Amino acid sequence: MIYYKPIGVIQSPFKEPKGTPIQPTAARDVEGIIEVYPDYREGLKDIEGFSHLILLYHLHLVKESGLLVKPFLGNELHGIFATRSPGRPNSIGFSVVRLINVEGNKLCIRDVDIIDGTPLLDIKPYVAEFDARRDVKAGWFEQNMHKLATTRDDGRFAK
Ligand SMILES: C[S@@+](CC[C@H](N)C(=O)[O-])C[C@H]1O[C@@H](n2cnc3c(N)ncnc32)[C@H](O)[C@@H]1O
Repeated sequence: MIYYKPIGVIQSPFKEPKGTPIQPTAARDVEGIIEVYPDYREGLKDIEGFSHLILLYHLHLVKESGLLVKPFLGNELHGIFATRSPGRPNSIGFSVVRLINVEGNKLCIRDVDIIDGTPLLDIKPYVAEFDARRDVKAGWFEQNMHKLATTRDDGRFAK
């Protein structure tokens, strides 16, 4: 087994999965706070120079849902690893958010699709030269992307 210790906690206006936007790009301007625990504060040095952060977090309110899932954006079953559904063998969430400001151990962020109280596992700076790609294929999402802005978590993966 592998154990991770949270480095902080994410505060957000969303108190439960149901009703939450399903990706940061559908949660434009939704503001949250990352509270980094004091033991990790030194690790924030120079973070204010980045406009976007990659957050890795524990989806603590999901139940595991098997290897085939019907995702929020589709009506058919897909392999869990071909989706971004929260109910996964390892409940790891990934969001690219905007960094607004840093005050001590608190980071103000926007575009939050994360539930209040979510344990934060890691922060990495988003660097376009490393992380952005051209000529991207988006698989089964391509036919369903038009639903992104209006689709919300309906609670199907929640405990
Ligand atoms: C489709 S998942 C994708 C999350 C992330 N952007 C990703 O790609 O891994 C988005 C949903 O996860 C749910 N969620 C966020 N934080 C959660 C948590 N701590 N426990 C359970 N569900 C959570 C929210 O309801 C949100 O609508």
